[in-house]
Amino acid sequence: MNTEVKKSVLVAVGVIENAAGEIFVCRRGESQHQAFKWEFPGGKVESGETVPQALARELEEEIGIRVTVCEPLMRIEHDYGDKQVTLDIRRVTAFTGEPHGREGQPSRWVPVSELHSYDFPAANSPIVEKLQNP
Ligand SMILES: Nc1nc2c([nH]c(=O)n2[C@@H]2O[C@H](COP(=O)(O)OP(=O)(O)OP(=O)(O)O)[C@@H](O)[C@H]2O)c(=O)[nH]1
Ligand SMILES: [Mg+2]
Repeated sequence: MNTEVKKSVLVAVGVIENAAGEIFVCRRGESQHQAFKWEFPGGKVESGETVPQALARELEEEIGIRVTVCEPLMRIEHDYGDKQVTLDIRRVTAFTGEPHGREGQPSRWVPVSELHSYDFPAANSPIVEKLQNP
């Protein structure tokens, strides 16, 4: 029997909205977990950081924006088998700067109604569901 307790990685994830009601998505790189899937930008919460702090740092690093207002949307636990994650998803409704893939990753604004046609990691299904059926 495997009695090992798997350790979950806490991830801060941003659902970034513009005035037109579109959401900003990026494509993950070939060397990353869940390679080539589309994602909402974000990343691992480091020790000593709160989720909003981690989100602000990741969004500045990855897409070059400064978060002004964010609010909790949902929390998702998911076990990929090779990795267990806890996604803490925040809606980012105010920010400065124009989001762009600072690390060379493909990125775009997508209308909420088209999100379901993007290939997201399995953990993201409830996010897309919630955004499309608020
Ligand atoms: N950023 C982000 N990560 C997600 C999403 N959905 C999802 O399952 N994840 C998972 O969350 C985990 C951590 O995210 P990450 O790889 O962006 O972390 P990071 O920016 O710190 O990356 P790094 O490890 O390259 O430094 C990955 O295993 C990734 O597969 C999502 O929508 N956005
Ligand atoms: Mg990341």
